[in-house]
Amino acid sequence: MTTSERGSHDYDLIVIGAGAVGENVADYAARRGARVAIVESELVGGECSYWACMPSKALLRSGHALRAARRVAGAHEAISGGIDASAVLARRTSFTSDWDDSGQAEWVASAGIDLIRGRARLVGRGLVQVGDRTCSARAVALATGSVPTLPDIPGLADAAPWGTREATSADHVPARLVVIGGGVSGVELAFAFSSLGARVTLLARGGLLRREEPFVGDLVAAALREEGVDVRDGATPTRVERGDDGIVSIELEDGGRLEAEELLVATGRRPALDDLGLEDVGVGTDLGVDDTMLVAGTDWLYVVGDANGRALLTHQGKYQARAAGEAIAARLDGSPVADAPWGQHVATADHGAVPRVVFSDPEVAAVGLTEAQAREAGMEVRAVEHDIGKVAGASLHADGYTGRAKLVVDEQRQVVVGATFVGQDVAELLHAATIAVVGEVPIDRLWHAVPAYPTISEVWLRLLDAYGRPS
Ligand SMILES: Cc1cc2nc3c(=O)[nH]c(=O)nc-3n(C[C@H](O)[C@H](O)[C@H](O)COP(=O)(O)OP(=O)(O)OC[C@H]3O[C@@H](n4cnc5c(N)ncnc54)[C@H](O)[C@@H]3O)c2cc1C
Ligand SMILES: NC(=O)c1ccc[n+]([C@@H]2O[C@H](COP(=O)([O-])OP(=O)(O)OC[C@H]3O[C@@H](n4cnc5c(N)ncnc54)[C@H](O)[C@@H]3O)[C@@H](O)[C@H]2O)c1
Repeated sequence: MTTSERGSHDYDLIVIGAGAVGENVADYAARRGARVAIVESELVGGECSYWACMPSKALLRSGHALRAARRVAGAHEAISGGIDASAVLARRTSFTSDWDDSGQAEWVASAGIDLIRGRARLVGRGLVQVGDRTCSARAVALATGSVPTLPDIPGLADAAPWGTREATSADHVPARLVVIGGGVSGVELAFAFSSLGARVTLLARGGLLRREEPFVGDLVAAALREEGVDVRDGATPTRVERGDDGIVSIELEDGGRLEAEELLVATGRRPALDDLGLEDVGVGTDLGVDDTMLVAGTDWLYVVGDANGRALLTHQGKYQARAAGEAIAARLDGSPVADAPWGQHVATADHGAVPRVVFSDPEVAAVGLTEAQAREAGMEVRAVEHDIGKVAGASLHADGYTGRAKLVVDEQRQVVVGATFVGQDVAELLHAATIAVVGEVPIDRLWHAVPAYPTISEVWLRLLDAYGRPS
């Protein structure tokens, strides 16, 4: 970058939103020599650190550990008490640094990035307004995240329902909790609050975790029910009201009625693109990005992470951020941009190699395409399944281990395009599958990837057996 190019702008890059994704865009561009500012209206670290991944996993972990010990004879007998909910809430709070972002703000400064506090808005090409200050930059990246959607159910908004923020930052465990939404957040938080002692009812309009393989929802629903959660498939709330006594009542389409101290709405999220001035810069909110996260029709505006709606996951957003941060820096200093598939500056994996984990018990770990998605994409596939409980490593891991694994194989290329594991502690199995999918490792080579004995990973051998060895 020449001094004259830099000179007419306050910054090379302004990132709007300092969640995990915005921090990474800023960091990767700054490391390549760009002068970067990042704007944040709430807490540096964003949703994941304070109201999503970290606190929700902290709320879940103690219950998982307790159940894991109960499943092993010898350890089971040593457990004499139940869960200590206040200790779990305190541990959760420590993971959010008590909702104090000074540590993350210090990191921003140490990375040589200017932090601007306030709500940002685009007021022209490369012009960002925060309060009464307007800064200019050669490129702008929006990493503004996503916001929850609220279904249009009469009375719902007035009943002050919990969203995922209120649930993950709760300072007490309600005696009864009704959850609307059978997606990832609904399932995880139903597990968490049930483990903490709440009587939980989960209303799943279209079943649980419907975007995954069909056996996933069945196994998770069975486990939730065993945990004491009342899982209602196909239940649709028609009216909600919170009485003067604070109790929320929920009327259901089938004429039923539920009461609870709290109602959690977890019915999905949409990109946070409102009030950013996108219309004023001629883009609008219905925008598309290429694989470097550059907005179509522009050469200066990028949208990264939840805000672009490609994959609402921290790890995938950070992956996009690494690609985009380096692509922005390369374009600014006139270096070549490696934008061919799987190049340094593109997020190719977004299209068919996204790893996902649901931290329920059993865990759900999946990568790539489900069998149905692969067929919809026009692939000729063959899928194989195996009962994880029959693997020696699993039976040692927990008495009565139940779980299921599935591989989806592209018959033409003889490579794995999707893998799903359901079972206790399967999350750590996922990266092997991700490598197989991203690396397009041929099935005949996978036979040479030997899982250690006796580990749960030996399920790979059984899956390969079920598929048959290509001759
Ligand atoms: C309950 C829950 C649990 C989850 N658990 C996991 C998990 O275990 N693993 C996982 O991978 N993903 C998980 N996710 C998803 C994950 O939280 C998101 O994918 C991730 O936070 C997206 O990061 P981001 O940086 O794109 O957005 P965010 O983290 O939302 O950050 C956006 C930031 O932009 C700021 N901002 C917005 N507009 C402006 C503006 N105009 N001016 C200035 N600042 C602005 C916001 O204040 C915010 O800090 C979970 C989500 C939820 C709801
Ligand atoms: N472990 C993780 O990685 C993790 C955990 C939580 C959330 N997340 C991310 O956050 C995103 C948002 O999570 P989420 O669970 O809110 O969304 P989701 O899209 O995963 O699930 C929303 C659920 O709500 C249901 N629903 C929608 N409208 C409804 C209505 N009117 N009435 C009843 N049910 C309705 C849907 O059928 C779906 O089952 C997810 O896409 C996921 O990527 C990730």
